[in-house]
Parts: sequence; structure tokens; C-alpha cells
Amino acid sequence: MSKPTSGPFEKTSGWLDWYTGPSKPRFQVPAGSVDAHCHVFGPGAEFPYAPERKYTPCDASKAQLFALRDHLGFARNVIVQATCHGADNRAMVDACKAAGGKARGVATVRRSISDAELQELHDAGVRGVRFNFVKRLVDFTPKDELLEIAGRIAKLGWHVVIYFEAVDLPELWDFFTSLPTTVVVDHMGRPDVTKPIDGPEFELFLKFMREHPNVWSKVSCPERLSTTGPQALNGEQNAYRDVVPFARRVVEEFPDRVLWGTDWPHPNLKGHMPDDGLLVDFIPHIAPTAELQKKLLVDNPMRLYWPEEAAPQ
Ligand SMILES: O=C(O)/C=C(\CC(=O)C(=O)O)C(=O)O
Repeated sequence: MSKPTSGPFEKTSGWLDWYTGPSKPRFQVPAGSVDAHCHVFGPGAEFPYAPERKYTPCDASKAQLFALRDHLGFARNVIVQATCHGADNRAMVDACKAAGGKARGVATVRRSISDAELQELHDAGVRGVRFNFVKRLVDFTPKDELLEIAGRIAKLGWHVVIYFEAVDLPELWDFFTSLPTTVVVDHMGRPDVTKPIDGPEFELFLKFMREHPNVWSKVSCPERLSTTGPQALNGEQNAYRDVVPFARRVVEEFPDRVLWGTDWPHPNLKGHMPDDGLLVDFIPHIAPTAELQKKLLVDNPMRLYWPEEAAPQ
């Protein structure tokens, strides 16, 4: 793939650019697979980064995303608005429109958005909004504003994607469980994988899913959660071993409510930038059967993002 640029913006110091020579995965994903968590960044010269952003990335264009999709063997993308674009959804919307029906979007919106603007987002392929509670990424938005937004987007049949750290789940529980839509958790609520899988923290997350059938989870981002590695580089086929039991537990207990995504272009990674081909090779470790793989990669994302095309359950 072509090399990343950064246009008129200066990248955050220490920024790691996405990996330009991803390997061909050994694991062949099922036909019609969806990369259900990825982003586009700019390009900044065309779609400037938001003034309120907490980081400035390298560019990651729609063409580069679609090239990766094809290289990895995926059919479709779900493009999630990244915080470096704030509530300016133009780059994400432009990518969705250019994908010719092969991408859906998850937007960030403020309460000031009009019904006509929401409808425009819908027409472009947006099917959800993201509420981000990770303090290093966003400033606080009052819960009443978020609830108001959730009530409005529920009428469009959209869902809410939530991003938070495991330690914050108890405090956010009442808010999350009051949401009137399907709720999709990013990266399993970022468990601390150095803690026991049967310990209180991850148990609380499992209870959250068990007691609330509207809650789904992305079993993504082992490269963010792992502390032991090994890194998905240089052909490594057993990357991020410490994350496997956590993701596998979620896939096996909730096979109809899990999604997977590359998280390309992997904003804010500090230690290394994974080879996305090897990230795909991680999938059979967490979804060990063909049936689980098809639910994770095809049936579930199709039901949520392309219900009009999804096979009946
Ligand atoms: O890409 C992700 O899912 C995670 C992110 C970035 C992010 O959420 C954003 O910029 O919106 C992170 O942990 O830094």
C-alpha cells in the first residue's frame, strides 16, 4: 500500500504510522466478511482534523482502507468516527459514500444536529453513534445530552457504540443500561488482561452482557490490550496470547452478539504497529470453529449493519 502522508498537520510526537506491507493472512475469512471496526483519518488536506482533538494522526484515506479490505479478503467495512475528527463526520461519510454500499458508518453527533442532518447521515450509510468515555480521547459530554441523542437515533433504527475502560464500568452501568437501543461495546470494554479472567472486573463485564441482551461486544484490539505479546509482526502466528482467553470467552458465551474489526489505522499505539494480516490470523484463536467464525465475521455484522441483506436467523 502507498505510504502514509500527514498533509498540513504535524503528527502527535511519537506517532506510529500504520503498517504498509501487511502479509496475506493464512486464515481465509468466510465469504462476505465485515471488518466492523476501522477508521479513516483525513486526509487532513481535504478533511481537516478537529480543533478539539487530543491527537493528530498520519492520514489514512478511504482508498488505503479499501485496499486493505481487499488485501485481507474482507467484503465490507464499518467505519467508526475517530475522535481526531470530533463531530465533523465528513471524512467518514465521504468514505461510506465512495464504498458503493460496502461500508456503513458510526458517527459522532452533538445535540445541536438537526433531523435533516441525521437523515443525511442515514442516507450515507450511518447506522450508529459512538459515545466515548475514554478520558485521554475526549472531553466529558453530559449524560442528559447523550440520552437525548440516543432517543433520537433510536427512531432511525440506529445503535449506540460505547468506548470505555474496564475500571469505569461500575460508574457507567446505570447510564449504559438505560440506553434504548442496541449497545455495542468497543474492545470488550478494555479489560486489564493481567487480572484473572474469573476475577470481579471481567465478571462484571460478562454480567453486563448476560443480563442485557441488547448489549454486543467487539472482540477487537488485542494489540491494545496485550501486555505479554508476542507482537503480530514477522510472521508471528501466536500473537497476543494473554488476550485470547478473554476474547474467546465472550465469543463462546455470546456467539450472536460479537463483532470483529482490525481497528486500522490503529490510532495511539505506543509500542508497535501490528501487521494487519497477522491480526486476521488471530481470529481462529478466539473463534475456533467455522460456525463461530461465520457468526462473528458475517452473520452478526450483516444483521446489525445491513439487515435488509442479512440471512434470516
Ligand atoms: O481506535 C480505537 O478504537 C481506539 C482509540 C482511538 C479512538 O477511539 C478514537 O480516536 O476515536 C484509542 O484507544 O486510542
